[in-house]
Amino acid sequence: MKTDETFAPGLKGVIACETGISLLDTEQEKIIIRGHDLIDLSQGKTYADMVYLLLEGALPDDSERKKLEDKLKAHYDVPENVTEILKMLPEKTHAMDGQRTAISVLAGYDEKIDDRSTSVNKERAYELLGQLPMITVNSYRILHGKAPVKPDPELSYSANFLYMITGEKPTELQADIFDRSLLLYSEHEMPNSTFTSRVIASTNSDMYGALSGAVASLKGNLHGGANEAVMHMLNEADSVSGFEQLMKTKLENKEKIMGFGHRVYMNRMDPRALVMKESLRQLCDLKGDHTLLDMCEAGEEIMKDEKGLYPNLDYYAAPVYWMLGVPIPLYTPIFFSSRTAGLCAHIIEQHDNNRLFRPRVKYTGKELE
Ligand SMILES: CC(=O)SCCNC(=O)CCNC(=O)[C@H](O)C(C)(C)COP(=O)(O)OP(=O)(O)OC[C@H]1O[C@@H](n2cnc3c(N)ncnc32)[C@H](O)[C@@H]1OP(=O)(O)O
Ligand SMILES: O=C([O-])CC(=O)C(=O)O
Repeated sequence: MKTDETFAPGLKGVIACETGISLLDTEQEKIIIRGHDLIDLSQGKTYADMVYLLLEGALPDDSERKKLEDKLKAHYDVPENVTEILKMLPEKTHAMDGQRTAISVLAGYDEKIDDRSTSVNKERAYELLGQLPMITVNSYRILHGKAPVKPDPELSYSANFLYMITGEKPTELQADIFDRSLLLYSEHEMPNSTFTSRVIASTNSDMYGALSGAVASLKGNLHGGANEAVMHMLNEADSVSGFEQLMKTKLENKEKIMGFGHRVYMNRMDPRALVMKESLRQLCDLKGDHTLLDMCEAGEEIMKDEKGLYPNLDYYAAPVYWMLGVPIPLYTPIFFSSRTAGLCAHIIEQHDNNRLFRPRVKYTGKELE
């Protein structure tokens, strides 16, 4: 029997599932999230609005948004044992692996672990989203020999997240830009991590397992790990001419340049990157130093001319996080924290309408002897 008629390397172009959550509509050039344009949402809505939209299916009114913020804050604390386990990890552990470990540990505290109903899954998602700032920031802090920090419930969810990261109360502009980055990162149709989480959920495995798999997927530099790699490149180059030279050398060596290219938007810039580029411009204006923006723009020109490739979100999120004072090892864990909203929506959808993922192969091994 031939099983290779539908083979597509990397599953390029393959429709993996039906979903009511999101679509990269390449004809209309829009990222549609439950009927809304993500870029429009980024101009007036908040990450909390996105969480509500993803998990409840519609945008919240003022009182629903307030209730959601209160619910997330009510879940800020994590069990003491999670912190103790993080303290036992080897010091070279990446914060992503700390985050993955902490999410795994939380499974053991869930008294309804075998319940996959929509209502319990949703409550679980809110609880995890509430816990993620503590998990994310404290994974990094503990692994870097720093004392764990506590959240400030007086601040909004995302302002508190940034406050826990930097130790300073953010200005309104800083908090808005960080919130926008979370909103932009929150959901993006069927990237590798979302596919991973749905594949795991499709065995009837639980949300913690599906999310742990997704953290591992997102860590790779072809996916979420690219935002950290971009910042390392910018720091290594340190100037516009240095960056141009670094990129040219990498291209001559046939290396991939992190932050460029995308499976879906190959011939144009990721629209989310444009929004982050404007945020970078605002932060540079405020500082009166446009070096990072100039470097990024020079890199954009080189990649367009030499490879016909354009920036993805990670390319501009990285310098924005740098300007906000975020330590580099937290860039990908922040992406994951934000994406947990979209991932949970996908895991719930998978559990609610499940069919086990079990594809076939194109066999290239020996024939039967
Ligand atoms: C928010 C996110 O997670 S966005 C993704 C973040 N990841 C990155 O920025 C990593 C860098 N980018 C890449 O590696 C790729 O563009 C991916 C992984 C995003 C998409 O991969 P694919 O769809 O499989 O495309 P693929 O890697 O086959 O690239 C197609 C061609 O463009 C080239 N190319 C793609 N991206 C890059 C890049 N960043 N630098 C240099 N060349 C590139 C490839 O070498 C390949 O060329 P070839 O046909 O001559 O061999
Ligand atoms: O869509 C993808 O393949 C990767 C991506 O941009 C994301 O997860 O935000």
